[in-house]
Amino acid sequence: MDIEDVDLLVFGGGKAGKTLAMDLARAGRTVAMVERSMIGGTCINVACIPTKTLINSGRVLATIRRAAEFGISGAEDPQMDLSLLRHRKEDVVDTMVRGQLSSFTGSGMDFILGEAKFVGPRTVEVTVHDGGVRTLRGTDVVLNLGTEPLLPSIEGLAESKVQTSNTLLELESLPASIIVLGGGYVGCEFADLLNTIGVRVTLVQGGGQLLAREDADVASAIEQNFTDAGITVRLGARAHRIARAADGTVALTLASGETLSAEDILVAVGRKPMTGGANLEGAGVELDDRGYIRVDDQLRTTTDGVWAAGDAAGTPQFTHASYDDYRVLKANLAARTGAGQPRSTAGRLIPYSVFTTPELGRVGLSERQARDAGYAVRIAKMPVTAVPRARTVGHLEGFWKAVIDRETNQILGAALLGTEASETIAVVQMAMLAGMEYTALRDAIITHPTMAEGLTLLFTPAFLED
Ligand SMILES: Cc1cc2nc3c(=O)[nH]c(=O)nc-3n(C[C@H](O)[C@H](O)[C@H](O)COP(=O)(O)OP(=O)(O)OC[C@H]3O[C@@H](n4cnc5c(N)ncnc54)[C@H](O)[C@@H]3O)c2cc1C
Ligand SMILES: NC(=O)c1ccc[n+]([C@@H]2O[C@H](COP(=O)([O-])OP(=O)(O)OC[C@H]3O[C@@H](n4cnc5c(N)ncnc54)[C@H](O)[C@@H]3O)[C@@H](O)[C@H]2O)c1
Repeated sequence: MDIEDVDLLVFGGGKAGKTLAMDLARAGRTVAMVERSMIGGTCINVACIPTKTLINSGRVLATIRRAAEFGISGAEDPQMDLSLLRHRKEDVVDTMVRGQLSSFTGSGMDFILGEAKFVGPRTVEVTVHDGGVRTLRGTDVVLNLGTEPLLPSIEGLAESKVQTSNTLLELESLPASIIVLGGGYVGCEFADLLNTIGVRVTLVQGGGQLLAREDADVASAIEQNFTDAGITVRLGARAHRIARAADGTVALTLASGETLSAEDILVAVGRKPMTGGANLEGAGVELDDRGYIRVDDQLRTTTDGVWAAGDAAGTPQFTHASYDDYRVLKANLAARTGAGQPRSTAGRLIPYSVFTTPELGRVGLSERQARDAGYAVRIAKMPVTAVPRARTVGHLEGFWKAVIDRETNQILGAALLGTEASETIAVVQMAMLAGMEYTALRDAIITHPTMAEGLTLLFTPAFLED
């Protein structure tokens, strides 16, 4: 077999891998990247970008429904047109995919669409979609394989043609009603979107609260918002059996014996790494007990010269976290040749946002996590109604909460539930990165009337406990 040698072989074209591949190719190194199907990876094709595009349309619809409240007449009966909606989503995705493809080829890398698997040390065999088989060996190999929807072993699920976050993006018509199984990020965002565009939603969550990682007050405020918006939320409800009747109706039987029914069901109970078929074991790349690629804090796998990044390497499942893996990999590849210092993934501050109505912006520790870690904390908590901007835009739902270390006055974390929280949380994050005391945000002069301006209020005695 003819082996093609390259400096860097990227196996799976996710966020970290594709960014590294373009960088090194532009710097004149020989780089090949093998991608099975999604040019640009999960985020662009089936995750962040299409879902946030759809969510934005939902928000536009919700705003138009409130037109009269905003002083606008003539918009009395807005309707969501699913085919136009899908068209817009496809347009956004296709434009980004085309942009990615031209960046890949423009960088000088060898971008190969095909299915890869290890056949030897740092060596993969690629079944190229256009025909033929190529064998490539990298001086370094980066695995960036991503995750896919997890379909748990619930009785009847496999035969019931359930929806996942992937298939839901392709719906040709909207069901009148849907059961959303799983109250995590995917479940909450889709439940909110589907409800907004006119589907009757029952959100079934196995745990005792939505968004298990969040403080109970945050989770129950989101639950209340959902309930107020017309979503039926069922907590502590574990799925036992799924059956689809001849007329297409889905019946979900809970562990309690109760049966819920709807026209369709979305299963959103987590994701699993796309490591199947890659023959990682054959290359000595170990998996952990959850099936994720075992890496150290420099993203080295258990095999010399093979690195891993992103979701499948156990990195928190966010695109920006995978992007930071790229920085870690780049630093560590360079450090081996004496250029710069190695970098670690330990202690990273990774914010995230849940794009519900309203949004949840999160950074750092929750109150529960801070107390469990032994911090003496002060809590600042303020309703969004206190922020002038919330009044001008007519989005008054939610509250902001920050956790402060009593000893250092530094911010340990924040949960901003309210309009534009995904933007405002970055301000808190910057203060945390700079190691600023909370008083610096309180005393800053921030543009009026913005949501960020609310940070000058949050830390005043009116909202900060003694
Ligand atoms: C519905 C949804 C919404 C989300 N929204 C957000 C959000 O708003 N913000 C956010 O930060 N994160 C969001 N995420 C999470 C985010 O999408 C992921 O964390 C991110 O895409 C992970 O990227 P990655 O680098 O791990 O690799 P991926 O982008 O998953 O890329 C891995 C690639 O490897 C390829 N591959 C796998 N096996 C092989 C093989 N054998 N041969 C060749 N190629 C292979 C796959 O085709 C894939 O393209 C969302 C996720 C979902 C499901
Ligand atoms: N806005 C964002 O950044 C965003 C959006 C979507 C997804 N994501 C990423 O995707 C990942 C996956 O999200 P997800 O929502 O699929 O998983 P998740 O792990 O966040 O949530 C799954 C939920 O399903 C529940 N569950 C599990 N089994 C169940 C059962 N049998 N019956 C009822 N409920 C059950 C769990 O209690 C859990 O709350 C997240 O970790 C996140 O990092 C991020």
